[in-house]
Parts: sequence; C-alpha cells; structure tokens
Amino acid sequence: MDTPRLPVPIGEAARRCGVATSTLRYYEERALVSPSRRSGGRRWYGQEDLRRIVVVQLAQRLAESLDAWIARGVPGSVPGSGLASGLMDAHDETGGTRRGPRSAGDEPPFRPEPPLGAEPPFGSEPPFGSEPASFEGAAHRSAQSPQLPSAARLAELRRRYGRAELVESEIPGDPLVLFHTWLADALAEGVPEPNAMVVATVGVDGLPSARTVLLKGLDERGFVFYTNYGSAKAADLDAHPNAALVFPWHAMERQVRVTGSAGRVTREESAAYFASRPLESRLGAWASPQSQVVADRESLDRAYAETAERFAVTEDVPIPDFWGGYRVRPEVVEFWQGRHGRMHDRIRYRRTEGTERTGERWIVERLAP
Ligand SMILES: Cc1cc2nc3c(=O)[nH]c(=O)nc-3n(C[C@H](O)[C@H](O)[C@H](O)COP(=O)(O)O)c2cc1C
Ligand SMILES: Cc1ncc(COP(=O)(O)O)c(CN)c1O
Repeated sequence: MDTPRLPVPIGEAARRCGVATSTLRYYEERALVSPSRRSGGRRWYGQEDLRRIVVVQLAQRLAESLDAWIARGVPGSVPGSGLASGLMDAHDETGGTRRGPRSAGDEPPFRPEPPLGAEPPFGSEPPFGSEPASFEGAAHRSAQSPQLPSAARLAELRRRYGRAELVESEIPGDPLVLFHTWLADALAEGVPEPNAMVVATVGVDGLPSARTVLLKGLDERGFVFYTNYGSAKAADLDAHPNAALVFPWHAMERQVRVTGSAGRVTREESAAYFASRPLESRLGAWASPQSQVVADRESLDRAYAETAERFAVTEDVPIPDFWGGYRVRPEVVEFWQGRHGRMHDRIRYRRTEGTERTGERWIVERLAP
C-alpha cells in the first residue's frame, strides 16, 4: 500500500488513528493536539501529532477503566460484588411468577452496597468465596451478616423454565439453520455478548480447560474464533485438534453445544478479520503475550503504550504472525430448551457421511434431559 507522506490532513490522520475527525477537532479544542494550519486554514498532522493522538486515546482508555473501577464502589465495597447480585437476580422461587425477559440495557451490572449499618437487602451478599477485604467496615459488616452465602441459599437458587418448546416436527434438517435462528433470537432479546461461547480443549497432559471466546464467523465449514497462536488454548488445539463449544444463552433458557475438529483458518481469512478490528484491539493483540505470566499491570500498560507508539506513524497495524483464527467443524450439535420440571427438550444432530447418492446429512435424535 502507498504510504502518504507526513504531514497528513485531518481525514487521513483520523483514519490512521482509528478515530472520528470530530474527535480530533475536540482534542484540538482541549489543546491536547495542535496540528499546524496551512492554505485555507486546513489542519495538517505531523508525526508528533499522530503520536500524541494515540497517547491521548490510551490515557482516555485508562481513565475510563479507572472510572468504571470507582463506579463499582472501590474502595468501600467488596470487590466483585456484582457476582452475588447476578446470582440472586436469577432466583425465582418455585411457584412464583416468572419475570418477563429483560433487555440487556436495563440490567444494572452492579448492585450498590447498602450503607454501613443498614440491613442488607436480599441478594446483596458478597460473592461466594470472596475474602473479607482489610479496609475499614469489613469487620463491621461481617458482624451483621455472614461473608459467605449459606449453602442453603445457593441450594435455593433455581429458575422454572418454560418459555418455549423444541419439537422435531418444527426443526430444520440442518443444525446451522436452527443455530442461526437461535442466535437471531438472542440478538433480538438483547442477550449480552450473544456471540460469546465457551471453548473447551484438551491439554498435552490430557487435562481439559475451558474459556470464553467470541464467535466471529459461521458458515457450513464451521464456527470461527480468533486468538493468540501462542496461547494455552492454541497449544491445546495444536496437540489435540478437537474442541467443544457451549453457547450459554440463559436469558433464552437455551444452550447450544457443539463438538468437532478444530484447525487454523487461512492467513488471508485471519488477516481480513484482523484488519476489520478497531485500532485498540489490533494494538492489544501485538502488546499481549496471551497466557504468559507477566510481572504486573504496569508492564502490560507499558507494552501497550510502546506498541501504540511503534505503530503511530505507520500506515497500518498488520496482523501479527502469532495471531489468527480457528474453525471448529461441527460433528455434533445439541440444542437445549429449558422446560418445566427439568424435563427439558434436547435435540442432537450428528453428522453422517451418508451414501454417495444421498450425500452428507444429519441424524436427529432426542436425548433425555
Ligand atoms: C466475553 C469474553 C470474550 C472473549 N473473547 C475472546 C476471544 O475472542 N479470543 C481470545 O483469545 N480470548 C477471548 N477472551 C479471553 C479468554 O476467555 C481467555 O482469557 C484467553 O483467551 C486466554 O485463554 P487461554 O489461556 O486458555 O488460551 C474472552 C473473554 C470473555 C470473558
Ligand atoms: C483477548 C481477546 N482477544 C480477542 C477478542 C475478540 O475481540 P474482537 O471483537 O476485538 O476481535 C477478545 C474479546 N473479548 C479478547 O478478550
């Protein structure tokens, strides 16, 4: 690609840094970046200006995460207290009225802590297993209420399912068609991260591991996600090229499980996807030696800042050799729909070779819940 010589006009500067031109004008208003002006008052951004834009973005990103941290009530609340409220939100007493579906937007991610001394509302316990923090107030709270939810409380957490049914007579012959319908339903419902899936792999030592990734491509060849080829999951998949996927769509009372062989996608496919990612994600891919032990948070932030600086003046942030996609070719796909009395619907599709005449097709079976 042709690299335009610096300095560059505002549109080009915005494109290179992955921001809107209005953002650059705002940075100028706030005296954060001061491009030179020439003929007709047009702004021209030099190498130093581009570097400053990336640094300002980085500073903004760090400030945002700090704001989020403060908004969670730190210090003064038990870190991670959102987990307990999330668990309690799912609670629906047997025989009680089921809550209607909520959209993703109206679900508060964290429930505020009660004022010290006040009776904590039901469901506001700190998360299971959290250590009492050493700040003032922790001892006071523990005198009022136990730090751990009692075993009985956890045992009471349950939901009655029953919003839909899955019947053989109404399902397509191809599991991917049904998958697309369910994914569309999850999107329409506002399920957060509807394309998030848990990927389970087998390590060289034979031990399993699982983690969440984002589904970024799907066609008849399979389910695609992107990751660092130096990561633990990549080492697993390179040694044992099989994976299991789980889409946990709890809000839909649905789950989809997939198992199949896994292999790397082509470099062209990975490069095309990488190029579509926002600048900050591309920089993150370069800066993070995924799954390696690092000294501390600061060293990661430093690596990100150095990466941002390194790429600030180049035409683009290319795909690293150590980054790309895997595709899981489904052999078995199981659809689960929650039903009353734990008598759920489970429909499993198994791929068969078929005959030369019939070609490849899917066997559909119902499984006991
Ligand atoms: C919602 C969500 C989405 C994620 N998406 C990805 C992803 O697409 N690719 C990825 O490499 N890691 C993703 N992660 C991080 C992984 O869960 C995991 O921490 C990381 O890939 C390292 O896994 P490993 O050490 O088993 O290789 C995601 C995490 C969450 C919670
Ligand atoms: C480490 C990591 N890599 C890749 C991804 C996929 O992100 P993107 O949508 O930017 O491709 C994620 C998403 N959370 C991630 O955490």
